[in-house]
Amino acid sequence: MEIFKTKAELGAYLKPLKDLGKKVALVPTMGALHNGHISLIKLAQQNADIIICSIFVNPTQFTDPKDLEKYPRPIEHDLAMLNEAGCNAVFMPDVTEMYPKQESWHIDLGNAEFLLEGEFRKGHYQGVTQIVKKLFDAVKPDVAMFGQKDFQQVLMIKNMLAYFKLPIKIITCPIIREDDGLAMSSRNIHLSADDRIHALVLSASLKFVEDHFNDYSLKELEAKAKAFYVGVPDVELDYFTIANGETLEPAKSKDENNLVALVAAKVGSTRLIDNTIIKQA
Ligand SMILES: Nc1ncnc2c1ncn2[C@@H]1O[C@H](COP(=O)(O)OP(=O)(O)OP(=O)(O)O)[C@@H](O)[C@H]1O
Ligand SMILES: CC(C)(CO)[C@@H](O)C(=O)[O-]
Ligand code: BAL
Repeated sequence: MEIFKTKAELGAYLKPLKDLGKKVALVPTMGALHNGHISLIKLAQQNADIIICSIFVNPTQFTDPKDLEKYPRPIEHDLAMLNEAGCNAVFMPDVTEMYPKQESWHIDLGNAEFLLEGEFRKGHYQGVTQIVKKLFDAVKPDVAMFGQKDFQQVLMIKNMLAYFKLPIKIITCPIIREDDGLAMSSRNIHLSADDRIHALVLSASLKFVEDHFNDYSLKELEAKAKAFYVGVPDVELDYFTIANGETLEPAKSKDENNLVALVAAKVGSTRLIDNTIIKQA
């Protein structure tokens, strides 16, 4: 497995492969890899010839400096996992490689930018699209893999692609969960033993909505899902919503073609997100 720290080295590696007509997939990550990330690599292998995984903890998407500071960075472990998974190359630039000078970034991502995660992490999706555009420019992939766990992120990246008219295919990969239902996430490492148990309320409340979608009205479903959180120690619900999967506005009717239930909650000091697609057109 090749490891590159600069865009120039990465470009030099990719050029002859592209000249040979090889299809390139990019799997962008912030490292601290788990089996959710590896599932993205595996799906990439089914959709391309050469798999590039980027590992970069992007400062511009963090709205809480403490979150950035304590973001896990187990690089040796990450490289071993990627090597084992058969990833072809890792791009792990320093901050100065991606942000050599002070720059501003603001693009129109549509109204959904300001909802849900955008409301709780103001400016987050400007930072995400800023770095993903830089990664796309460096790799110029044919396809890029993103996890459904970050449902809103996938929408924002698709909006960014439309904004710049970039011909990159986005593949959304299903959420990989622990055996007890908790969505895998790099931040799970921060959960204490008690937090780890309390965190199950996220997947349990989503499963309730999935299982009982036909039994209740939208209002009742949301109320019953929110009731799961009452009395769970050290869990603070930011939002639980059944939303339109395109606009992310609260769903108006169960007959809408795209429906997704999304949740974010703080468990101890760790903020987690999860979702389940109820219906997709
Ligand atoms: N459980 C999962 N299943 C599938 N894909 C996932 C999962 N967790 C993360 N991903 C995807 O992996 C990519 C890289 O995500 P990232 O490195 O931020 O990991 P993460 O586990 O989501 O970490 P964080 O704790 O920062 O949310 C994203 O596209 C993300 O949606
Ligand atoms: C897409 C991404 C790698 C951009 O930093 C990040 O937001 C993530 O890991 O989901
Ligand atoms: N997994 C999305 C990246 C973030 O939480 O900043």
